[in-house]
Amino acid sequence: MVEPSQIGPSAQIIDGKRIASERANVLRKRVTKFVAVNGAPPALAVVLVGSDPASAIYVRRKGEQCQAVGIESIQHRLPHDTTEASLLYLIAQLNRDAGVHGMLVQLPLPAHIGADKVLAAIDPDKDVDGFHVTNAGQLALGKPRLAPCTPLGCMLLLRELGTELRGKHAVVIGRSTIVGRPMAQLLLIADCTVTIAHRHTTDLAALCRAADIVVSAVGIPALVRGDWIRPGAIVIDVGINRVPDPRSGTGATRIVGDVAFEEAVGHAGAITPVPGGVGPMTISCLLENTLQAAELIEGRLAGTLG
Ligand SMILES: Nc1nc(=O)c2c([nH]1)NC[C@@H]1CN(c3ccc(C(=O)N[C@@H](CCC(=O)O)C(=O)O)cc3)C=[N+]21
Repeated sequence: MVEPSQIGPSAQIIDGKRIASERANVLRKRVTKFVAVNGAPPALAVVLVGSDPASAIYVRRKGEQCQAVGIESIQHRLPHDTTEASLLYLIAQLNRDAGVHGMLVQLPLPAHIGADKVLAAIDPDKDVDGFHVTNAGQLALGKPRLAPCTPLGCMLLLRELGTELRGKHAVVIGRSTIVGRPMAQLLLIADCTVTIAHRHTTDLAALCRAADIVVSAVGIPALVRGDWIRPGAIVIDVGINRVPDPRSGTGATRIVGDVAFEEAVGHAGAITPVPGGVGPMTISCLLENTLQAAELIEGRLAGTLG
């Protein structure tokens, strides 16, 4: 709960890293059970095209987190000049592979590959990113199957606070298909009143000041200022922005969110840090989606065998 005493000078810092590691302990037990029943672990295939350094780091981290809970991680690293056709061929193989329960193609893809076409080729039952039109459609109908990991992670952080979500006004900044839109859908399912803001929104500051919950997912450092935050509001910062680190003086960089944290922490009731907030929860939800996909697939196979 966000207690009144926590409102004001210093918000509760929502420790996504700790929450994700607690969830990893629970997931590990579920994976052990899955292995006992099915004789093999859930398996996640991650496809990386090209050598974008940030993507390479994320993919490595996903592999490590899979290992930590006992999920098998299969990584396909393809050269930057991979054709769309050969990527589609790999996806078709992974769709058919009964040993693969979940798959994702790391975004962004090189410009010569059509991301929409690639995402559409993934078996919706193995689409652990939740980006396939079928899964996006299910979510938009209010009946989510596999939903995108970052918005799921944000919902878990909100639930962790214990605050009643029903009737709260949530302002989501950003309308991307991977965060903003699915975030708004999940908040709606949780009975929030939801406003989606974007680059054409007039007076974003005033809109945010009316919000009980602000979720920012745009990728602009310090877009959301402290005085945009209503006293006691909950702030979820999805932004991951690499900026020069003024403290280093050596050209080193650091990661910041979309929210001017030092300002907002004096207004919010609770706020996520960057790093250590939403990011670790995204991977946690990827693991959860993979286990869920594996349980569904293996459950169905068991069903067909009587
Ligand atoms: N198909 C696809 N699915 C994705 O889920 C996907 C993607 N493509 N492309 C890129 C984004 C980005 N993303 C992150 C995951 C974890 C952290 C994370 O763990 N961040 C840590 C560390 C941040 C750091 O130091 O780099 C934190 O915020 O504490 C960040 C970002 C998944 N993405």
